[in-house]
Amino acid sequence: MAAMSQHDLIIVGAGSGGYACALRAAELGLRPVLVEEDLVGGTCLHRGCIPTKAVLHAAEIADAARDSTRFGVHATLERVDLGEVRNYADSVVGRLHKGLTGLIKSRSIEVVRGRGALETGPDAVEGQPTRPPMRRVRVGEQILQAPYVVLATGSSPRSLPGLEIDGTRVLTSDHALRLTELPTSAIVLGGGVIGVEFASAWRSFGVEVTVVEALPRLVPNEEPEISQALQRAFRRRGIKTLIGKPMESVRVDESVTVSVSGGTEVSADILLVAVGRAPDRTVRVDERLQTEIEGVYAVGDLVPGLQLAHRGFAHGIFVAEEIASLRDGTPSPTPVLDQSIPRVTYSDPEIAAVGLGEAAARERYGDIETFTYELAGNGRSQILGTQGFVKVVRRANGPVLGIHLIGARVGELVGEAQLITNWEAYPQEVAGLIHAHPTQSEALGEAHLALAGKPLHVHG
Ligand SMILES: Cc1cc2nc3c(=O)[nH]c(=O)nc-3n(C[C@H](O)[C@H](O)[C@H](O)COP(=O)(O)OP(=O)(O)OC[C@H]3O[C@@H](n4cnc5c(N)ncnc54)[C@H](O)[C@@H]3O)c2cc1C
Ligand SMILES: NC(=O)c1ccc[n+]([C@@H]2O[C@H](COP(=O)([O-])OP(=O)(O)OC[C@H]3O[C@@H](n4cnc5c(N)ncnc54)[C@H](O)[C@@H]3O)[C@@H](O)[C@H]2O)c1
Repeated sequence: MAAMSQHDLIIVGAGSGGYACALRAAELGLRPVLVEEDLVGGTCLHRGCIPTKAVLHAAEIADAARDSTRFGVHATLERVDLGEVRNYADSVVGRLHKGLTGLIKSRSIEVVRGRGALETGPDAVEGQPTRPPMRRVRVGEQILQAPYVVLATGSSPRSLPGLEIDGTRVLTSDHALRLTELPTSAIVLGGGVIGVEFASAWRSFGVEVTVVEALPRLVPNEEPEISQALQRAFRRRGIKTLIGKPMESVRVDESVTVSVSGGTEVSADILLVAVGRAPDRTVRVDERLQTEIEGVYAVGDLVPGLQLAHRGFAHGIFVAEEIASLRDGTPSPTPVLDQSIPRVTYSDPEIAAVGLGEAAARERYGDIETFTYELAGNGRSQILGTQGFVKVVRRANGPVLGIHLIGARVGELVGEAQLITNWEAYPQEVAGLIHAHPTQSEALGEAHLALAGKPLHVHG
């Protein structure tokens, strides 16, 4: 006999989008229930952002040891033990998971363990005098009922036709994070975010890496100059690239051989397939993240667009506030726009961006202006020994529309970059702000000083 349970909203999936929605909903006095078939925290915490960045931090330490003599410090890199790197990453994940579990408990949020399915048949909706009508989610034998449902089931790795992921030689990022021994060589299929982050970490650990990318450049969603700078940096680091070469076939025996268009073949111990992630269903949402079914919302990777944890957080918070406002008549929240969301790729060098790229800005506004400030002129970047630049895109005589960065640690600059673009600051306003010396944030200051017509450390 199915049990009935009454809540204000049922959230299916407790990843970044789902748990953020639950936390905010509870804060607003709603009674959410979270349905999760695995661990709260989802992809980002267990198989994504956190473990990969822990591995990339270990990679940075390996590089620091290897390159130490450049700074007059004679350290030697004896070996990298991937099992121990994994233990370190697991310990970080474990602490954060414990913290999150405690947070969910402290807000008295019920968590139902199991696979949730929204009932969409005719008897799923009970005739109710109020709107929206009650919705039902089945979890095994249990039926949960609430006027609002939030779908937050995320995405999983895509594969390609004819490509069998065996978890041993042909891996997704999930498998790659569970490796305990380093391969001698690896092919990374896909030069997007996951591809370049793994390529970067593995190279730092001494692996021979080849990245195969179908489009004409790495990180094709970034500015073309950023792709070029990354390609140059990868070349210097000994990472091989086959760019503009879609994979044609894969042969697996005692190694993996990938054939790309034009007949080139490359072999390695393992192949990481990083050709994007897809949700397990297609949902269409309006600007307020409501699906075609009244009272049913979707958040996070399930919603077409950027697949980022902080977008999931923002979606989750938005939907909780939206539901509270529909229920209580409180002010409705502002929709989340992908254009306002900062993105960071944690490869070496790092890439960070927010707002419009040059081409998109030109298409939208016609007359635009750009300025690129090289990190060669930035003291802190010179101390770190990094190359790169800050590119600012502004509307002609207007506000800043986008900021794009590459270089060591530039991810930390994206906070200021997003304040500038999201507050639609003018270069002269940013130029009036004093940046501490010597910091990399000065590069942002310098770019805006130049755009405001008063360049400081700029040659020519
Ligand atoms: C290797 C890697 C690195 C990444 N690095 C970053 C990064 O550095 N920064 C960043 O911003 N983003 C990063 N991402 C992306 C980020 O992980 C996702 O954007 C984010 O996790 C999406 O959150 P979500 O809530 O939509 O889905 P998820 O986090 O995938 O959560 C969905 C949850 O739903 C559960 N679920 C699914 N179906 C059901 C069901 N029917 N019933 C019950 N439960 C269900 C799943 O078990 C899962 O826990 C990375 C992703 C990967 C793979
Ligand atoms: N730092 C971060 O924020 C971070 C880190 C990792 C993942 N993520 C998110 O996870 C999502 C998935 O990442 P991803 O790197 O798998 O996807 P992606 O879309 O970023 O990159 C996939 C790449 O694979 C290429 N590709 C597709 N088919 C190919 C083929 N047949 N042969 C060769 N190349 C091919 C594409 O052109 C593309 O460049 C991204 O949307 C990203 O936002 C974010």
